[in-house]
Amino acid sequence: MTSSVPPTRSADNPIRVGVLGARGRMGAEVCAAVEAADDLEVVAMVDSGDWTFDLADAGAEVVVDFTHPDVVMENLRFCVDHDINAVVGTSGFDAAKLDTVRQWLEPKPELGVLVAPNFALGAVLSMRFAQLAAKYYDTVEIIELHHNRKADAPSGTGAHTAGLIAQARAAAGLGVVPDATTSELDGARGASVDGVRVHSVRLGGLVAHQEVLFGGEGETLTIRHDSLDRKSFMPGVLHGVRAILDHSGLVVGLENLLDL
Ligand SMILES: NC(=O)C1=CN([C@@H]2O[C@H](COP(=O)(O)OP(=O)(O)OC[C@H]3O[C@@H](n4cnc5c(N)ncnc54)[C@H](OP(=O)(O)O)[C@@H]3O)[C@@H](O)[C@H]2O)C=CC1
Ligand SMILES: O=C(O)C1=N[C@H](C(=O)O)C[C@H](O)C1
Repeated sequence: MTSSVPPTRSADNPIRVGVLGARGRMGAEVCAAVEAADDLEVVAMVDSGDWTFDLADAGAEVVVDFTHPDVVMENLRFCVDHDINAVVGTSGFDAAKLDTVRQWLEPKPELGVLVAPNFALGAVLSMRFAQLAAKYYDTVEIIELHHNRKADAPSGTGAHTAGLIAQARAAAGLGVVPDATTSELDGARGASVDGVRVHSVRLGGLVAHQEVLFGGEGETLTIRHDSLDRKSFMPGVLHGVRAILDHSGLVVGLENLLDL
């Protein structure tokens, strides 16, 4: 990804980054990517059981959080209380949690928090494409496929995509997605997220994948994205770290920091 944020900092004065979940699959990758960037430096690596006050003591300007849906709100509260900007990849955000973060940020106009369901450029683009296609098709379903160590289902990306499609359908005056099923085994039709069915596959060997399937008269459209390596998320994470310093308040979705 080419950054639309011109580097404002240099190796002499790098952006000081703290990483939460630093020993996890994503956190370890983030530490390596930040260390490899000339204009960024890791000043704190924090994982479960470590003391979070390291972040404030280390003078972190931006915290990157890839932890767990159950702890991310507590981490964000800490960051806001200590005037640290945040770039959050951890999943599990619903409208209520996002509203809470907005409220925390109200008295802190100088602070920015980015919550991004997916940092991979292709995933961001595929969500945009799905948003564009939504009004043209009566029926739509999402299949998200991930590694079997993932804590949550559906994925944050799947839920976010469903929300974007639902908004586009509503704006176009489309009603509920037609479905004639009258008899089903529990779970057979997936979870309904904002009226869109999301099916979650968990399989060893996978990283992160998603298909959005649209169906109309005599045709289907499938929009598929595959993250084959966690490196796919890194350009987006670094872009978010650089860009959030120039933003205030809550930004939901990397697309809002890109020129899409
Ligand atoms: N937005 C995006 O583009 C992406 C988002 N994700 C999301 O990121 C999150 C993490 O994923 P992944 O790296 O695979 O998960 P991992 O389980 O590999 O890593 C999470 C790490 O966070 C640690 N941790 C737990 N609680 C805390 C805490 N309170 N403070 C600091 N560290 C803590 C865990 O420690 P322990 O194991 O000891 O509990 C673990 O080391 C998930 O929600 C996932 O869905 C993942 C990929 C891309
Ligand atoms: O847990 C993961 O791996 C991922 N989580 C995010 C999600 O829940 O959408 C992003 C990506 O799909 C990988």
